[in-house]
Amino acid sequence: MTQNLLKAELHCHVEGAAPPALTLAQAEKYGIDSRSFVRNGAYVWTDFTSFIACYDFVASVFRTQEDYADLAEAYLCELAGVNTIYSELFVSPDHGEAVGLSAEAYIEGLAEGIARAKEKTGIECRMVIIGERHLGPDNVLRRAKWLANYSHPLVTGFNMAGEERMNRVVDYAPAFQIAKGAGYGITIHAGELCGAFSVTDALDHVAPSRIGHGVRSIEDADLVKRLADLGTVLEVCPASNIALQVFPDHDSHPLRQLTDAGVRVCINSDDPPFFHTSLAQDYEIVANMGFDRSEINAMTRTAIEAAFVDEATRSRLLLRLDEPTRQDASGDDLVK
Ligand SMILES: Nc1ncnc2[nH]cnc12
Ligand SMILES: [Zn+2]
Repeated sequence: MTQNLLKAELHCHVEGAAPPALTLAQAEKYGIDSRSFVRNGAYVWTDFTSFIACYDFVASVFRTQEDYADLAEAYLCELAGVNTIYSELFVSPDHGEAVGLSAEAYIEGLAEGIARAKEKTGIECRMVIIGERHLGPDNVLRRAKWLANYSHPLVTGFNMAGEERMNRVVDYAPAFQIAKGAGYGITIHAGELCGAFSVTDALDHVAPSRIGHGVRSIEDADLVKRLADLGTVLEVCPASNIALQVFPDHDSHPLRQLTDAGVRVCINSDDPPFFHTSLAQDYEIVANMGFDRSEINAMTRTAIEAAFVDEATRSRLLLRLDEPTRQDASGDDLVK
């Protein structure tokens, strides 16, 4: 039902988009033993802690600018192949630095891949810098200070991911203040591993325009109303939420309750091969939850409205969403 819809994604971690086959090829190239983390063509993890360990391993087999260029190009071309017109990639220079790649080289490599994908498919992409929460407040602050002194036209936002159960949001507030003061769009992972209080913390201490996941806001009716009143956009990642057991199954996922309460949401894949999903699959999951095409198109529109892009680019992307419906040879709608 959603195959032909235009799509947009605001929440995908670039290393988390590496397919196991690519990780294996990279590991072999560098003589790295991958057997603890890739088995039978799938990533090996059982809970959030082992997921992060596996993620870090995957990141460690991308070692050069060219490796990162190829990774970004491959993922964006895949997205464009399912009618995605806009992507925001979460990128963590800490992972580059862990293998000896400077933050600047890491970004330049990704930017090269983004440029190649745009040239081939027209897909628009921006990068959001991640501070890793489990590396501690000092490290996230260091990353924000680096960002405030850095400038790249494709780097437009700041975010914090990682182990949400470590520390409280207020401990990281100075980092967000710096990134916000430097003009970056702000989003933050909250309400995924921790309950509604973590989203309240985020609103109180960071006041982001978007929240990564945020789905456990459903535990607090006042908070849900606050999100709706503020217009804060939740970057919802349905397959990720089920895989990480935030909710036991799709039926218990609160997406419908959130939208019924007026909360703005968009659809995302987070770390697709880790969760045996893809952006196309997450769109299908949302359709299977009972959302119709116009509701799903509204979520795509919300993504573009909340994207960290300049206004000219946003207007152009919104115009594409508004183009009259085109049809393919079988008479099926091609874009809406
Ligand atoms: N789903 C997720 N939550 C927190 N940190 C992450 N890093 C990569 N994926 C993540
Ligand atoms: Zn995420």
